[in-house]
Amino acid sequence: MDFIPNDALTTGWNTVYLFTGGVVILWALQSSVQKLVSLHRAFKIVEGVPGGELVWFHPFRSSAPVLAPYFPPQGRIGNYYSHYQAYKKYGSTVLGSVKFWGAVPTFWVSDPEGLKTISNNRTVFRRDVEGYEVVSVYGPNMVATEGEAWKRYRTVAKPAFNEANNALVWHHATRIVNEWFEDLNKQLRGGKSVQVDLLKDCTELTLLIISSAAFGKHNGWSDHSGDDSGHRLPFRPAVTTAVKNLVPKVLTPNWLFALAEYLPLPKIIKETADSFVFLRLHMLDIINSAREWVAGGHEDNSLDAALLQNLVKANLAQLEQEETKELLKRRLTDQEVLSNAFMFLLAGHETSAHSLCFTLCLLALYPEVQEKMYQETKRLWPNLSDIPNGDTVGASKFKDDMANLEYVTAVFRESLRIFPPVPRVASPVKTDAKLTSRRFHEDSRGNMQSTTSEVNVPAGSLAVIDIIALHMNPLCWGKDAEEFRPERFVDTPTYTWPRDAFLAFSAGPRACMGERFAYAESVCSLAHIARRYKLSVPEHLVGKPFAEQKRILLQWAPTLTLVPHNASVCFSPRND
Ligand code: HEM
Repeated sequence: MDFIPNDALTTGWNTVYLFTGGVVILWALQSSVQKLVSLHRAFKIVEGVPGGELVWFHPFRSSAPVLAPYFPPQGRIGNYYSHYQAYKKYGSTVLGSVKFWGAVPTFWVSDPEGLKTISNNRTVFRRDVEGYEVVSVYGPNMVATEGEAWKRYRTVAKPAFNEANNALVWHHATRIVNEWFEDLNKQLRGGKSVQVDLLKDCTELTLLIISSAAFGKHNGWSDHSGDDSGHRLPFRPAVTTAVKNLVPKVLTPNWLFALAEYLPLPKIIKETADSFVFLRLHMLDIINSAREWVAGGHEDNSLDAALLQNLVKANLAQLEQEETKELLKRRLTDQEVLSNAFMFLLAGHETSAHSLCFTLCLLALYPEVQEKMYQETKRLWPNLSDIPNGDTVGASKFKDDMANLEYVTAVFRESLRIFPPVPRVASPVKTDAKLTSRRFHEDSRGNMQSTTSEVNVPAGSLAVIDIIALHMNPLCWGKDAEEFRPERFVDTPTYTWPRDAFLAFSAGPRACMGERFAYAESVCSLAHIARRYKLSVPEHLVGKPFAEQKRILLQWAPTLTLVPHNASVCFSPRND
């Protein structure tokens, strides 16, 4: 028997539907109005600054690099591949825009003066810590923190980046690059040339260098004996797979990884879960051996693994030890040691590997540059027997050789200018500030004319350090800024290259800690390659027009850093 008549029930439900619908519509209306008001306010703030476009995504968080090949379109503010195009379109070195999510006024900066202000005032222009969640999978670390924690990490690690350690980096680079050559020579087809997958080999090269120089893990090129340590996934594949899958790691919820064992989930989920589990175990093994080593009192007279030693010493500081009072102020927890070690392993090999890939592709495309490099290295090592290998190189050689490799260094810098591994960095603005900007145009004779002005950047907005655009700024680099021309990095009596317009390693207190490390390993490796081999484009590109070869060989996409996509070249040994 019905206690409530059907009609009454229907009317009741209709009322509920109507009420809910009304609430939803009101909520949507209120949100839209709020959004419009906040966007309007944000556009008011950037009013008067050239640009004024709406940017949909945060320019630095994981969604921006993932969508980069498709969105925003070429020429619009925020497009990764447009280099300087948007600045040219609006005739200004600083552009204003509004980020849709959060309605944040966003200032894009490619002005050397404006960028100097940002780099030198890091209490105003902060680090976008959340943007670095990708490197924080094991916890807080130097790249992804601010304030006291950052200072503590930096103080602990810095002494390991002195010139004596860079000499050690040079030594290990010499050893490992020579071992790589032995392997390449075995693969020579008909004794003539071998096609090299650069992304694979350069990643291996720089990973071995940082593992040796910073962590004391001395694996040889073909020696995988230290790799396994009894874990199912060996060290090198664990590192390379984890690095390759950093973005999926951050975008996938942890509970899904936990189910990877039991459910038929896509391969990438399982692969990612495994690589991070095993990488953690390998890192803990390395840290534990260092703990035993340091606790055994071995650390003082050894440069080897200085970075790891410093991290571990700061972790072992005990309250009762009088002499470690200073150390106590910089004490690191177990998690901080692990997370910083992982960050150094990552920051210390991926960037260098990718920049080596781009440099070697450029050399294959520009034989005249290669020839100049060869001549410079031949002056340093006239005969093949003069070229150092891992046994013969002395630490003292680092400074002398580096000083004599001016052109090789210029080639490396020019490659970093065109393909900066870290193309842009976002910086939240804490207090009101002003940035120098330049408006420019080309006069009737084709000369650049510019005037300086100031842009107000209020607290709560976002400043983008647009490194890839700065590097293409014609006001600093000339009209041929898009050309590959290493000579622009060679000082002459009448020309000094514009230091402020080169930010591949950033600048100021938060500049790259491994800059000299990167120069030592890269210049050393490039000099050895140029002295021993002639590089040419891979077989499938032979005979194609130069522009086509260039387009294919130099293709890239942004993820954590710029990743080369088709980097492979042919190596042919030189006999003189
Ligand atoms: C070609 C190679 C490299 C390039 C282009 C490069 C570039 C950069 C850039 C642009 C930053 C600043 C990021 C930001 O402001 O958000 C940075 C930070 C950093 N880099 Fe590098 N890097 C390279 C190699 C290395 C190496 C070899 C190491 C260590 C062995 C290293 C360790 C670091 C660290 C620890 C930071 C954080 C510094 C801080 O926040 O105080 N980098 N790097």
